[in-house]
Amino acid sequence: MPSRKLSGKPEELAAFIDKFDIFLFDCDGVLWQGKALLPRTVETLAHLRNLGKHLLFVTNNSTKSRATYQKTLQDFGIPCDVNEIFCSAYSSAIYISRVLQLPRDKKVYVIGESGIEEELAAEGITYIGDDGGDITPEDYDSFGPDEDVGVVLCGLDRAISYRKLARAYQYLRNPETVFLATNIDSTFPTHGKLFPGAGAISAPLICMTGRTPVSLGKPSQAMMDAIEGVLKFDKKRACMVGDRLDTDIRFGIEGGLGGTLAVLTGVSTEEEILEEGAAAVPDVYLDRLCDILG
Ligand SMILES: O=C(O)[C@H](O)[C@H](O)COP(=O)(O)O
Ligand SMILES: [Mg+2]
Repeated sequence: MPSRKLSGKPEELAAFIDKFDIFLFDCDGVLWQGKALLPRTVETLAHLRNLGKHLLFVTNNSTKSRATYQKTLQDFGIPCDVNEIFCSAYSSAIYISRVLQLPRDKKVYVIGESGIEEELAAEGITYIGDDGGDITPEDYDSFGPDEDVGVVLCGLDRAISYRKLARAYQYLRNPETVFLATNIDSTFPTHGKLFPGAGAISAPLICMTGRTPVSLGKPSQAMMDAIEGVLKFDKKRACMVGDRLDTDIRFGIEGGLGGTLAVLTGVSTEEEILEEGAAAVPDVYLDRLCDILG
């Protein structure tokens, strides 16, 4: 069934909204781009809350923790509870502690930012990183496999370096060391353009090792497991709202949600939504989230 653009008719928009009790919102490219809110985001979310709808924020961006996202949302004028927020740093920490059950004497080598470190710490997981400085002659001698490193976890790292990758590669030469990615989005939408995404950070490690990481962000249902570990909801009365077909919309479809809504303010384009063989086909789409206000 091809996707269709929701019309601006108030009755059609109201009928669409009435089909759901809960909306799962992707963040980058839906609510904001970088530090800039997209038009009427606050008004749109307030409108849905006033209609009694529950809102969840479900982001693949691992640079911030849930707590930091809560402050970000509140600073944007979007009141929320931390238990309404799910990020790939959180789904990764939950996976490592409760699914993988990494022994407490093992540690995680992190390529990424503070969001990952904070969520690992919250789950009591020991981690190490790398300051990202220039690789030194001593490094060439000292870097090597380390049996205490049970996991290499890679996410968006805007200070990536040769040294960080070199260290991760040495750890991953041990086949016992688990290779995880918070998410593998190829690009990151910000400032109206696309920049390297988390997938571009883990790609060199895939190239070097020939290993593919288990990704814990959308479309992986590890993110849905993390959500359902916090709250149960009627999936058939839930709608996923996203800007990326291969993450958000696929996540909603494969998660068995009642509906999917794509918006064109992030990564995916109208052409990609309508083309044969689209990565995933949203039920409906809009130019901007706020167009749901009519
Ligand atoms: O590269 C990334 O990590 C992603 O582009 C980014 O974080 C996506 O975040 P989301 O759209 O899921 O909020
Ligand atoms: Mg997005």
